[in-house]
Amino acid sequence: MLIIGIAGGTGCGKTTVVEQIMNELPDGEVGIISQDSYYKDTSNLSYDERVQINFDHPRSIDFKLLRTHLTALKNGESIEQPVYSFVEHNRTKETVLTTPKRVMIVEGILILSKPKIRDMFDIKIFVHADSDERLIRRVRRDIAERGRDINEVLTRYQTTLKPMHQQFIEPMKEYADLIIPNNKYNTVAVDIVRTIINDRLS
Ligand SMILES: Nc1ncnc2c1ncn2[C@@H]1O[C@H](COP(=O)(O)OP(=O)(O)O)[C@@H](O)[C@H]1O
Ligand SMILES: Nc1ccn([C@@H]2O[C@H](COP(=O)(O)O)[C@@H](O)[C@H]2O)c(=O)n1
Repeated sequence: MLIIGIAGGTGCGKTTVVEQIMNELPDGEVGIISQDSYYKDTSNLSYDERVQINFDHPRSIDFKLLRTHLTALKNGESIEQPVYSFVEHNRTKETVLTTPKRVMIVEGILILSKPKIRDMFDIKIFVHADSDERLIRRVRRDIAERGRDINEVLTRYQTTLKPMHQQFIEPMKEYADLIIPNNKYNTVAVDIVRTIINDRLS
């Protein structure tokens, strides 16, 4: 199994890059794990308490479960990937059966921040977009898709997102094998990653 880790700050375009890589790849050969699925279960908290969580700090992620799941997939076992609701700020009761594939892509803001997870990746990619570009995209996406208003997005950006990005995400570039500049859509970089995957699949 080839495991590719794709990190980068919120709004840099990780999900979009993964979707672009998957286009034109044979169906069923590549699996995706999203770090967002592994936000800790916080059902013990009220909605108002969950809103206060710092979702950009590594402690908000259940890395132990993520590691257990990646190990199981590597061993050829299927896993039940949790499903996260950004609207509820919590895991849902559903899970998605995820079967091991010859290539697995793991994407998320903090996936390079834990050495034990990082060391599981054969290829480490960091997607870069400037912070103003990421903020603009985040505002648009969170209002359109995640039930946020402008004030909520900007307050979170100032209080937690920006400082956590500087502390835990940006320094992870050092560990990347490949940095994809993504201020504009980068079809060349996407083609290169797809070629690496196709090479493994052939
Ligand atoms: N290169 C790009 N140029 C302009 N908009 C982009 C680009 N990549 C992604 N987007 C848009 O920005 C938003 C955030 O992208 P997304 O892939 O969800 O980022 P991430 O997964 O890194 O948070 C989405 O609405 C997406 O359509
Ligand atoms: N309930 C939540 C949980 C997380 N976030 C934000 O999501 C960002 C990570 O996801 P990306 O798809 O943008 O990489 C992260 O910056 C969290 O602040 C949230 O808004 N609400």
